[in-house]
Amino acid sequence: MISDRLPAASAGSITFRQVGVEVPTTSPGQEQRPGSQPGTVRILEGLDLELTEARVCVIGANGSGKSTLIRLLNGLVSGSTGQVSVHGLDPAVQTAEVRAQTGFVFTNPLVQLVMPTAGEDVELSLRRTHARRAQRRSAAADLLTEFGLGGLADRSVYDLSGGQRQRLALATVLATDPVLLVADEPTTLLDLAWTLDVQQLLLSRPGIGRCRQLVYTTHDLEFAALADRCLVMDRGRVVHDAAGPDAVRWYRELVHSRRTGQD
Ligand SMILES: Nc1ncnc2c1ncn2[C@@H]1O[C@H](COP(=O)(O)OP(=O)(O)OP(=O)(O)O)[C@@H](O)[C@H]1O
Repeated sequence: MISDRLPAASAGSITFRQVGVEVPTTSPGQEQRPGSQPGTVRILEGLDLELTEARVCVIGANGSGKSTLIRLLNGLVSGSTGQVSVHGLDPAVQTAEVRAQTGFVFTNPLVQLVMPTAGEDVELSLRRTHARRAQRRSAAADLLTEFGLGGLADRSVYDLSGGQRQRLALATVLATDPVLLVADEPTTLLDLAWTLDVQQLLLSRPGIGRCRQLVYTTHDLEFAALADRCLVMDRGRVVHDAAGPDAVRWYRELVHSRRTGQD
């Protein structure tokens, strides 16, 4: 198993050392932040963190850098400066190893649903843990039922509702039994009942199977408040770092003070 090869000292630890991300400027009017090289825009800077908590949340305004930060965790984005370590591995260099143990749930489920039908998508994810096709089919049916998708195994992913697709995307990622689960706004398309169910399911995940850590972004501040640790992002920086309830309170005050012109 991949987790057996992880260095014990760094198990369950994510570190960012002076990480910054710069991307080429795409339009003449794009905001040039102080310190950016000409022709580039800095979208993350000065990340210096050690994340050992089981449930870590990232909150902040649209465009503050949340998705970019979590994309560093599976090599979808690489730092222009500094170093990222995910459970002892460098995602920019050991990308395949990191992805083999990291489940990434995208905000847009269609980005990750690749098979023609819902059932086939879950079965594809079950290949690592279930060698035989019949086993995969049976496990996929169970998983679909758990996510309220029983009876939809033969349905095209394009003929599912937004919420059904989001639940399917989550089921396919959990089927891989990841060591690290990273989720980018995993409940945005869900109704209230499913939002609560999925929150509970995600938050209980560390400790189940191989999963050691959950890192998620959200605009749902009740969900954020449930995290062991919550980072508040603003303009590419972590501006507050605390337990969930404290971070949420701080963020509400920041937004309120900006709206009333006190900041
Ligand atoms: N490849 C890229 N090229 C240029 N700009 C980018 C690129 N990727 C992200 N950005 C910019 O970086 C900033 C941070 O984007 P990011 O998606 O991380 O924000 P976010 O906090 O997740 O926002 P949201 O809450 O809207 O999802 C935004 O201004 C975005 O336009």
